[in-house]
Amino acid sequence: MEPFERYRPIIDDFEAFLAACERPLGSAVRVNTIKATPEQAMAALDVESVGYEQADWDPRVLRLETDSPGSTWASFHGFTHGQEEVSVIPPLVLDPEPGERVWDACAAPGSKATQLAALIDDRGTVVANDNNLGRLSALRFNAERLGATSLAVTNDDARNYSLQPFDFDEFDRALVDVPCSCEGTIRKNPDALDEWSMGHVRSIAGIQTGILRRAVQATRTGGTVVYSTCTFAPEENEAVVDRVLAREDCEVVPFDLALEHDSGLTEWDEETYDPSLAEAARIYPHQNDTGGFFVAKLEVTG
Ligand SMILES: C[S@@+](CC[C@H](N)C(=O)[O-])C[C@H]1O[C@@H](n2cnc3c(N)ncnc32)[C@H](O)[C@@H]1O
Repeated sequence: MEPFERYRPIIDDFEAFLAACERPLGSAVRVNTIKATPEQAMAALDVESVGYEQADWDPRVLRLETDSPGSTWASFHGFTHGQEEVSVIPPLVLDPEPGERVWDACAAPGSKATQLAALIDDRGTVVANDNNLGRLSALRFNAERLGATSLAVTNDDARNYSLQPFDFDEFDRALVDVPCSCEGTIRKNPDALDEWSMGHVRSIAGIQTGILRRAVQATRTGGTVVYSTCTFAPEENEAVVDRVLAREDCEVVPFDLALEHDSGLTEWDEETYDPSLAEAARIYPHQNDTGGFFVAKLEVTG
């Protein structure tokens, strides 16, 4: 937990934060509305005698009383998808509509890409890209199991992504769920911090900036881009968005979030960020008994 000490000044109840980080995370699933309603998914779990509790902030999120949410009949048949509760948030903030073209820049293994397909009622196009071919196999498997037919899969570095193969040259929306130092996954993966170093945080921030810049460029004027990480490091969160605001035509916009959260930071380590970064959300494990996440919503202005 040593890397977390530097967050003491920015987290209100820091001891509760540390204690939550040490507790294992319970299982959660997202109901795949392409194949089932929440009621149908719950009925399937009832048949198998798998206990669950519906999240109070979204009826499509179920907290499960099993350590293997992927081994249920409901999961095999694509009624549910094992997905961490906070990981459901970025696609909801992106809020795509049926018929739209949506880019998922870093999509594997496809939890959010298949959620995006469900949010557009599987009508439109979700281009699910990842630079890791092996992880794309898992995405393809998930897309098939969940019946997401609106997905197109590409295998490129998102930083210099080309839309040339498509018959359109801009997306309506883009999700930028970047690789990160994964600090917020410590409850699911106690080894998450083993490889942590400030050098890694700084180098991955460069990759994140490149991917977010490309997403803004590839999205139409008036379109929406959501940037998310599962880490607390401001260098990978507010600092990345701040750098992109200075270089690309976009602005941070507010969004509603029913879960308890903190505002984004506007200063850190002697740096100041654009005041609009306060509209971003930092979700800490002790606030809702979940993992950690950072989410910012951008509107493309030119
Ligand atoms: C946080 S994970 C994405 C999780 C995914 N959005 C989901 O919900 O299932 C980050 C992904 O970014 C991919 N990645 C890393 N560098 C990339 C790059 N330069 N371009 C595209 N994808 C990249 C990794 O292979 C990894 O699958």
